[in-house]
Amino acid sequence: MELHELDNILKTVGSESNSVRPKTLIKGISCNSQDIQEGFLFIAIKGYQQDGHRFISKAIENGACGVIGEKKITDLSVPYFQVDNSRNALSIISNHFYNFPTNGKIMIGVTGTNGKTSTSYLLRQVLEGNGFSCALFGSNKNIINGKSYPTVNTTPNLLEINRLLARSKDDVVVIEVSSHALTQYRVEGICFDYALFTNLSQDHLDYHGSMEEYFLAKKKLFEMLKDEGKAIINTDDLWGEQLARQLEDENIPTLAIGENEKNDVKLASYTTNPPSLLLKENNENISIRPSLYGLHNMYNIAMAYGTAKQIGVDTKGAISAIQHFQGIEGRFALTELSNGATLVVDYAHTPHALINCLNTVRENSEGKLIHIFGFRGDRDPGKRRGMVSISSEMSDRYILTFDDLNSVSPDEMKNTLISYQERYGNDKGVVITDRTLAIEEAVKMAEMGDWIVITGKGHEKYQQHHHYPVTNDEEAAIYLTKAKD
Ligand SMILES: CC(=O)N[C@H]1[C@@H](OP(=O)(O)OP(=O)(O)OC[C@H]2O[C@@H](n3ccc(=O)[nH]c3=O)[C@H](O)[C@@H]2O)O[C@H](CO)[C@@H](O)[C@@H]1O[C@H](C)C(=O)N[C@@H](C)C(=O)N[C@H](CCC(=O)O)C(=O)O
Ligand SMILES: Nc1ncnc2c1ncn2[C@@H]1O[C@H](COP(=O)(O)OP(=O)(O)OP(=O)(O)O)[C@@H](O)[C@H]1O
Repeated sequence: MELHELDNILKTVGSESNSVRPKTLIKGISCNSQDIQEGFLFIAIKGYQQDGHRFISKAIENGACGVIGEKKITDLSVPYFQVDNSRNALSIISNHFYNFPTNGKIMIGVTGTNGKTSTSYLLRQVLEGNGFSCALFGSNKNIINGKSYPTVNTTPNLLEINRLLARSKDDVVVIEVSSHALTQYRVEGICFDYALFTNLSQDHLDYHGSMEEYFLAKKKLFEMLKDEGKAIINTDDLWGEQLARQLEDENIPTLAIGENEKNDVKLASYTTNPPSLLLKENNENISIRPSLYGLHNMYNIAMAYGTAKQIGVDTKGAISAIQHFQGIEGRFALTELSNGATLVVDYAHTPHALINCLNTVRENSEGKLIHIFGFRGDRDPGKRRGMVSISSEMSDRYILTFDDLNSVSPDEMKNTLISYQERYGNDKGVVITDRTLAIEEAVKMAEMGDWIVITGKGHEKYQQHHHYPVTNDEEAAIYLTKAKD
């Protein structure tokens, strides 16, 4: 792509430019001045922490052959294009630069507060097990051509997605689409074949302001469906039901998933321990014996099943792949500890996810439930009260501890934990700020048949330095149980 072509490309997003542009080949694109090399295009973004326009001179120093930004700038030594929205421009340009790598692939977006990762991995397993190769972009990692790449965000920006997809030979691409991504144009320009809605509950209100705004952000995904595209919606969720009604008014085809008879894929019954699920589709009974626990996972299975069937997987092939699915790192991951207790490490970090996680434990156990959790620094404080109330009600003992602190100081988070415990907790709970010491305490309390449930971080590595030399929750629990033996 050459610099002068940007005039045409950027017309769609509203642009002005200040100089004549030579036929310069663009060798790469970045919105980070530190990644700019000779012949790259720099896109300046006014971010949440920093203003990319401040780094324009650094980008030019590093070799930028042109710059895109939102501010009026007249005195640059390289061509400058002023656009209404740099994030949108980044997406549009990256599609052209990488020659529209989503073309010819079946594009699937999965959104919702909880269950994006679980549903996406289930769906990938069903597709891969039935002859489709499947790329995946999500919070754990990105996968193309069966190879994994690390990620920072749940949804990378389109430059990153396209960079990987340009090399992908996969038939299908599943993207976990966060509400942040939808408001930040990170998937702008993708035309989706299927858009999935798992559920909506309280999270990220520090960012979106209200549940209505959060819902409207999620709804954007369904505005990005192709004309012949289809929405796949959990209608048992109140927001999902509302979305399905709105899409019906807008004549957008929908596959409805839920317990009610009127759904296209009906969750007819579910039993625990061992888990079994009966789905009904077109009056056909579909009996599945998954290795996953919990009603929430039955919804994830139904969503993945319904989507795979739309793509052309047959019922038998879908059931078999679901039954072989062994779960995902850090999502209700079970370990039998040497003291006879069961450890659950789960990524639940919303009140809704906590209810599901603790309920699933209750359905499967009569022993004591000892719960360890904390609050992530800098993340939606509005959900903390609900999390403490749920744990104090549903567990036998709970320990409030540090999660990732991010920019919050240890003293500030300690005071926060103490104050939430005093205001919304009860005498089942204590505060032990060091996460490994909290796990040690839980191990001391636990007896044969009890369950230690550690939520919030899942498989993620600790950011904080803790008392014991371990890197994540599972390692900590195993290490401390052995130490006690
Ligand atoms: C608050 C937020 O959403 N931030 C996201 C946003 O960052 P930003 O553009 O505002 O970045 P910034 O740090 O202010 O910098 C502004 C610009 O200056 C540039 N810069 C900066 C320094 C420099 O030396 N040179 C330079 O050019 C930066 O490259 C950037 O382009 O855009 C970036 C690129 O897409 C994201 O990586 C980044 O996610 C951060 C890491 C983050 O933590 N985001 C969370 C809130 C988030 O998005 N979470 C959702 C999942 C939520 C969920 O469902 O659980 C997600 O999709 O990950
Ligand atoms: N369908 C669901 N409904 C409610 N809770 C769920 C559902 N699926 C999973 N959960 C809970 O939410 C946690 C996170 O699950 P998952 O990673 O699949 O969601 P996610 O939407 O990808 O979250 P994130 O974007 O934060 O990674 C799980 O560990 C589980 O406790």
